[in-house]
Amino acid sequence: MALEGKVALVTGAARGIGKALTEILLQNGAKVALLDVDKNAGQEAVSAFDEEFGAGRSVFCCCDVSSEVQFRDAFEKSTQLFGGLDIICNNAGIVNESDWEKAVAVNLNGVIRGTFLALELMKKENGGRGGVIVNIASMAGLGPHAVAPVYTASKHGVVGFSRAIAEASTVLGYGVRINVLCPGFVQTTIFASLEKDEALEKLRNQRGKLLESWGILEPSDVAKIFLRIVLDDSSRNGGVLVITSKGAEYINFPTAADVPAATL
Ligand SMILES: NC(=O)C1=CN([C@@H]2O[C@H](COP(=O)(O)OP(=O)(O)OC[C@H]3O[C@@H](n4cnc5c(N)ncnc54)[C@H](O)[C@@H]3O)[C@@H](O)[C@H]2O)C=CC1
Ligand SMILES: CC/C=C\C[C@H](O)[C@H](O)/C=C/C=C/C=C\C=C\C(=O)C/C=C\CCC(=O)O
Repeated sequence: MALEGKVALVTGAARGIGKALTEILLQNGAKVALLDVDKNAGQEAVSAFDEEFGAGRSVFCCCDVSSEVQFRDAFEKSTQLFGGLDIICNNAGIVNESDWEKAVAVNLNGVIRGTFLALELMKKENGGRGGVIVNIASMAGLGPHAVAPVYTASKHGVVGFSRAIAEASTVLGYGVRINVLCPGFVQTTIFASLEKDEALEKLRNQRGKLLESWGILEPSDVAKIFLRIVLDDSSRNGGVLVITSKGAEYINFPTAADVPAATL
């Protein structure tokens, strides 16, 4: 199996996209630590995975990624249990435009924290064995999503941070590849979270047009692209992929060479 003997850690793994990422990792032979703030859902997910893949292939650690203490503790517990770490997916995320500081704490700070914890363990200069970090942003990490401006900011932060730390990893020889996935709409509970939001009423049409052009994905669609990226060592470090119902492709960003010479 492609990931036989590999150890992975997925945040927000109890449901939705994170659960689908965990499932495809298990299907391909990896051992997976599931981290999630929802204890019941996390324990149910591991029980189901034990049934399907055999006991001992997955473990649940209750953890709020916005807490340094909880994340570090869950990280240490799971990597000690399985012996090291090869793959991490910082997936946990929320939409909360009213408690926007919480949204930033989870969506951006949580991803930064997970990336730094992984690099501490994985990077070659620390005696690590290298590995792959996949951070989950969103199409809202590439352009403004008017119904969710704070969510947009947090996801733009994930893209920018991931691209910068990937460049550092290349220059400093960490031996760690960092990629970003930017899905469009995916049928999960987060997608439903704004349906009842009165703020959306006035912007529903705009959101509807996006839905129309991009379609709506299933979590398993994102998982298939995720697996391809994890397995493809030729994937560009810092590569950012857009995923919609029409397919997936790398986004090309402007470079220093694109900056016009001062003409004003
Ligand atoms: N569903 C969609 O349309 C899209 C989702 N995304 C992103 O994909 C990721 C996963 O989202 P979904 O699976 O759709 O959402 P979901 O709501 O179905 O699952 C998110 C999981 O993260 C967990 N979680 C929430 N806060 C947490 C915290 N502080 N610490 C640890 N776990 C926490 C939840 O308990 C839940 O199990 C998020 O980062 C989201 O922003 C990106 C593009 C589109
Ligand atoms: C290469 C594409 C560049 C930019 C995209 C567009 O220009 C535009 O800016 C749109 C961005 C919109 C993103 C849309 C959906 C994102 C959804 C999620 O990440 C999570 C699901 C729901 C969030 C809120 C909601 O329910 O809409």
